[in-house]
Amino acid sequence: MKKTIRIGTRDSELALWQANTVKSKLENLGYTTQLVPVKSEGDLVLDKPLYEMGITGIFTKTLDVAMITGTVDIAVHSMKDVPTQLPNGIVQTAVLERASSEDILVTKSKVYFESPCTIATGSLRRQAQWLHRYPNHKVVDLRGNVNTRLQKLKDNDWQGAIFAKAGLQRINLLPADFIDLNWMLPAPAQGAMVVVALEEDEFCKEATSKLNDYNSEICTYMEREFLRTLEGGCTAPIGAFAEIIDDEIYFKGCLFSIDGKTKIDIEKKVLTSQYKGFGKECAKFILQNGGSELMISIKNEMK
Ligand SMILES: NCc1[nH]cc(CCC(=O)O)c1CC(=O)O
Repeated sequence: MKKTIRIGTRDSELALWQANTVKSKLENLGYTTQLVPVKSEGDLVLDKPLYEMGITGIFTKTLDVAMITGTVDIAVHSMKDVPTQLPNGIVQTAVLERASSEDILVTKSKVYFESPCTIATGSLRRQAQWLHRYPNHKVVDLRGNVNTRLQKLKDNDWQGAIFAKAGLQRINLLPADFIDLNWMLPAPAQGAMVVVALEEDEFCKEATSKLNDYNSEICTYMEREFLRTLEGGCTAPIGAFAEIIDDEIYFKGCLFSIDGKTKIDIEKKVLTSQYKGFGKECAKFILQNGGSELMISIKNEMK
C-alpha cells in the first residue's frame, strides 16, 4: 500500500520552511507527501476528552488535535516549543540534525552595553539572563512570529531584540547587524526540529524515523529531561545545552529568578553511553541547591 503522508504544520513562514524540509527529505526517500498548513489558534478551546489527553502547548495544540482527529498524519515542530510531556497517543519519531542553538541580539546600530539600553524579548529565559549580565538595562516584552518581531524592532527605539539564530537563518532573515550571545544558555532543544506521529501509525513512524539524527536526539533528550524535572508544569527561566565531543556529552544548565538576580547553574559531563537520567540528575542538583525554593517563588510570581 502506498500512503500519502500528510504533514501538518503551522502557517508561519518559519513553520512552513521546517515542514517543507521534512517533506523533501521524505520524498527523497521515495515517500509521497502532502503539506497541510493549519491555522494555529493559541486559544483553541478543547472539549473535555481532548483536554484529558494532555494537550497543552500553545504552539502545538492545534496540530495535536489535527493528528488525533485524523486530518494530518505527522506534525513538524520547533522542538523547543513542544511541551516536555507529549499528549497520550502521540510520539516523537525523529529529531533532525540540529542547526545553530544560539541566541543572537539583532541591533540597529552600535550598542554601548555599559550605558542603559532597552532590549526586547518575550522570553523569561532571555530576560533573566540579560538582566543578570546587564542589571542597568531594561527589558521590554516582544511577541509574535519572527517576521513581526523584526518589524517591531525597526518601529521602536530599542537598541536590540533577541532571536534564535536558527529561526532567522532558516528563512533567510539573518541581518548583517547581529551579535552572537554565546554567554547565554539557549532554551532546551533550541535549533532542533522534531517530527511527531501517532503511536499506532507504524507506517509513518517507520518512514519518519529515517530522518532521525542520533546525536541531536540524545542531546535534546538530556536538555528536555533537565527541563521536565525542574519545571513541574510551570514556565520558568531555564536554559540548557548539551554537546557531544568524542565519547562524552558536555552539559550546561541554568535556572534564574525572573529579575535575573539569582542564578543557579551546573556544568557537567558524562559518557555518551550513560546519557539516560543525566539531565534529571543535573536538575536535581539545581533543585537541591536553592532551586526548589526558587521554583516556588517563580510560581507565586507568575500567578
Ligand atoms: N519561540 C518561537 C520560536 N520557536 C522556534 C524558534 C526558532 C527556531 C528554533 O529555535 O528551533 C523561534 C523563534 C525565536 O525564538 O526567536
